[in-house]
Amino acid sequence: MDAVVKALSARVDAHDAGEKIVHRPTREEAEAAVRTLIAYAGDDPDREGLVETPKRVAKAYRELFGGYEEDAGTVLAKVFEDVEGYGDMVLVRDIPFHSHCEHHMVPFHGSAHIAYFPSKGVVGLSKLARVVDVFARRLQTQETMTQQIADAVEDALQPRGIAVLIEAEHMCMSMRGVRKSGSSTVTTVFTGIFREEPAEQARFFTQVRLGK
Ligand SMILES: Nc1nc2c(ncn2[C@@H]2O[C@H](COP(=O)(O)OP(=O)(O)OP(=O)(O)O)[C@@H](O)[C@H]2O)c(=O)[nH]1
Ligand SMILES: [Zn+2]
Repeated sequence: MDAVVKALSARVDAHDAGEKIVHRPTREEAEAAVRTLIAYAGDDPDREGLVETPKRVAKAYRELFGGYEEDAGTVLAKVFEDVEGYGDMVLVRDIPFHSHCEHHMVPFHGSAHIAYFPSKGVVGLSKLARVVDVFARRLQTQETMTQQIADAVEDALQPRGIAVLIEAEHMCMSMRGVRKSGSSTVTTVFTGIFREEPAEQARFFTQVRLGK
């Protein structure tokens, strides 16, 4: 089953479970909404420089929010078991991402660091970076995204421990509102060994910071 079909059938399952299904508007409806926002901002949607903007924005939305079409389980489905018994920490650090906060639909961006202690196998390193994007390319809070990444790794690998650390700057805090540029928010999820053994948690932090 490809990712799109799987994501859609997941939504049908959600519907069966009584959750609300959101109707997706057409491209034309989305473009009309962008025209309205341009006018709301105070500009003329018919001026030359803006005529094609609704079309561009609608297209950009399909990319910026492409995570709704993707399924983390599919991304992490291939597990490599033959790693000669390797069981120490695997850390992929400094995975850059861009997301949008669900409160203001304004970007937040930063880095994710994901570590786990393998039990039954490992996943391709790029897949961990892909999983970050599956969740980043949705309307998010940083806390939710951190937990979702940890849950996806747990489901795929049942490792002996998972650590996810995300550090990000929220544009809704720098460009508007409180207007504090440069502050960053750090969120963490620790499970298993990382939660139970302070020395392993400390080693995770040290390795995340190594070479900086
Ligand atoms: N916990 C959490 N809060 C976030 C995140 N992204 C944005 N926010 C916050 O969401 C809050 C929304 O607060 P509200 O009072 O409902 O909205 P607001 O009047 O626009 O708030 P201000 O940003 O303070 O102007 C703000 O404090 C944001 O900083 C996130 O990922 N996690
Ligand atoms: Zn915000």
